[in-house]
Amino acid sequence: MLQIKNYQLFINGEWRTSTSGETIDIVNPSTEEVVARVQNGTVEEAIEALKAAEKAQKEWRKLPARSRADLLYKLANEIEANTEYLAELLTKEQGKLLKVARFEVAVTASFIRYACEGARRIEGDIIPSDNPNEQIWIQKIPRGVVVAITAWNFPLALAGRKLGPALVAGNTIVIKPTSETPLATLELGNLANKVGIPAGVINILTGPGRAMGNALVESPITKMVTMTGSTPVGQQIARNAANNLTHVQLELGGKAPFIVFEDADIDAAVDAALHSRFDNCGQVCTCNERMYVHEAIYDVFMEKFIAKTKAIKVGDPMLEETDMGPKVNKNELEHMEHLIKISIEEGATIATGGKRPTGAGFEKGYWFEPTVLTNVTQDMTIVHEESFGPILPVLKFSSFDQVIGFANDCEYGLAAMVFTNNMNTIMKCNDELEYGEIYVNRGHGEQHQGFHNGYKLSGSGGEDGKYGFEQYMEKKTFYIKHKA
Ligand SMILES: NC(=O)C1=CN([C@@H]2O[C@H](COP(=O)(O)OP(=O)(O)OC[C@H]3O[C@@H](n4cnc5c(N)ncnc54)[C@H](OP(=O)(O)O)[C@@H]3O)[C@@H](O)[C@H]2O)C=CC1
Ligand SMILES: O=C(O)[C@@H](O)[C@@H]1OC[C@H](O)[C@H]1O
Repeated sequence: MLQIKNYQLFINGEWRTSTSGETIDIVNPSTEEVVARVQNGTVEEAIEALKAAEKAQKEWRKLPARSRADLLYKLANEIEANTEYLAELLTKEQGKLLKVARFEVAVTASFIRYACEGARRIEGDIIPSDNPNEQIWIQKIPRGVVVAITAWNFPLALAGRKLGPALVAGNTIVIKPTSETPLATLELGNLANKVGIPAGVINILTGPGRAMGNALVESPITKMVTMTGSTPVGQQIARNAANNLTHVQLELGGKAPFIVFEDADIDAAVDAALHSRFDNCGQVCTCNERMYVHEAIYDVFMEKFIAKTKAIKVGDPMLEETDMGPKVNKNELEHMEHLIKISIEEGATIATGGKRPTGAGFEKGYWFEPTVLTNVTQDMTIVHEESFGPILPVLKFSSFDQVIGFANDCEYGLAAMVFTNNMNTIMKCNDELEYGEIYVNRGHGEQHQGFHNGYKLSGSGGEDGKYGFEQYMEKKTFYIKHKA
C-alpha cells in the first residue's frame, strides 16, 4: 500500500500544519496516484515566514561569509548523502527519469558548492576622491530577505540555484516551490536543521502562487524576488513587486532555435538536437523548441533524426532502460494535444509521434510520444509558442540571413544552438542572434560559472556565475574624509 506522507510548512526551523486546514494532493504523473499531501498555506503564514527570515537575517549577516559557506557546504553534503531518497521523490512528483533525478540532486549540491566558493570573493572598491584627504569606499552588502519562487521541471535544482548565492551573500530566504512538485524542496528543511543552519534562515512554504506567491512578492519585508517559471507569471510578479520597487530576478519561458548549417557535423548535430529536445520530456527552458536545417543536408539529416526519435523508449521513469517519462500533469498533456491539433490545421505534417502512446503501461499517466513535425512554415503557431514538451517543428532554410531572420523572429531570447564548422559563420551567429545563451556545436546545458540570462520575454537579471551572485547584494558607498 502506497505510504502517503503529509508534509507541513517549514517556518523558523519548525514544521507547522497550516491554519487553513487545507492540503494539496501531489500526483505521480506516471500513475496518477496521490503520493503525498502538502499544506495549502495562508497569506498570514507567508508573512510569518517573512518575519522569521527578517529576524534571522540580522544575525546571519553578521557571520563571516566563510562561516555561512561552511554551513552550506554541509547542506550540500547532506543533499548528496540523500541522493536516492531525493531522486525517487523527484521522479514520483515530476515524472523525470530516475537517472536524471539523480543528476538533478547532484546539480543541486553543485549549485550550492559553487555559491560557497564565492564567500571570499565578495569584493568592494576603494576609489580615490577628487577631494583632498578623502577616499570613496563601495561595499557589497546583503539585500535582506529573498523570496525564491520555483518551477516544476527541476524543482530541487532551482531551489539550490537560488538559496546558495542568497545565503552565502548574507541574505535569508523564503522558498515557495510550485504546487506541482514541492516534495524534494520541502526535504531541504530537515537537512537544514540537521546541519545546524539557524532557524529562520531557510523557510519553505507551499500554497498556490496566485495567493501565497502574491503575498510574498508584495510584502515590504521582501527585498528581492528570484523566480523561475512562465513569462505571464513573471510579468505579474514584476508588476506586484513594483509597488515596493523590490529587486526582481526572472528566468522565464523560451523558444530556442536549433540551427544546422550545411557544413555541420551531421551525426553530432542529430544527437545534440535529439537530447536538447527530448531530455526531461522536453521540459527544460533551454530545450530545442524549433529546428532549422539547411536544405542541402535536410534529407540526410532528417532520415537519421527521425530514426533516432522513433527509437526513444517512453515508459516508467524508474527503469534504467527508459529514455523518456511522462509530462508533469494532465493540463500539460492536453496542451501537447492542443498544439498538435493547431499545427495540423495550419498545414504541418506529423513525421513521427503526435499522440498519446497506448498499450501496457500507458493505461494511466500523462504520456506523449516524441513528436517531429515537418512541412512547417515560419508563421505557424508551433514556431512561436513554447511547447515545453516533446514536440519539435522542423523547417528548411537556404541562406544565413534567412535563418537568422527566422531565429530572431521570436518574443523570447533565452537560448539558441548552432552547428557549423565555419568560424566566420560562428562569429556572425554570435553577433546577430538575439539570445542570452548560445551553444555552438553542442546541445543545451548551462554551467554554474556561466550566466543564465534571458533577453526579451525570457527574463530579466539573469542568474548563475559571478553576475548572478551580484544580484543578491546591494552596494553601499562611503565618502571618508580625514585630517590632512
Ligand atoms: N528560464 C528558465 O530557467 C526556466 C523557465 N521555465 C518556464 O516555466 C514554465 C513552466 O513552469 P511552471 O511552474 O508551470 O511556471 P508557472 O509560471 O506556472 O509557475 C512558476 C511559479 O510561480 C508561482 N506563481 C504562480 N502565480 C504566481 C503569482 N501571481 N505570484 C507569485 N508566484 C506565482 C507558481 O506557484 P504555483 O505552481 O503554486 O501556482 C510556481 O511556483 C515554462 O514556461 C518554462 O519555460 C521553467 C524552468 C526554467
Ligand atoms: O531551468 C531549467 O530548465 C534549466 O536551467 C535546468 O535547471 C537546472 C538544470 O541545471 C538546468 O538544466
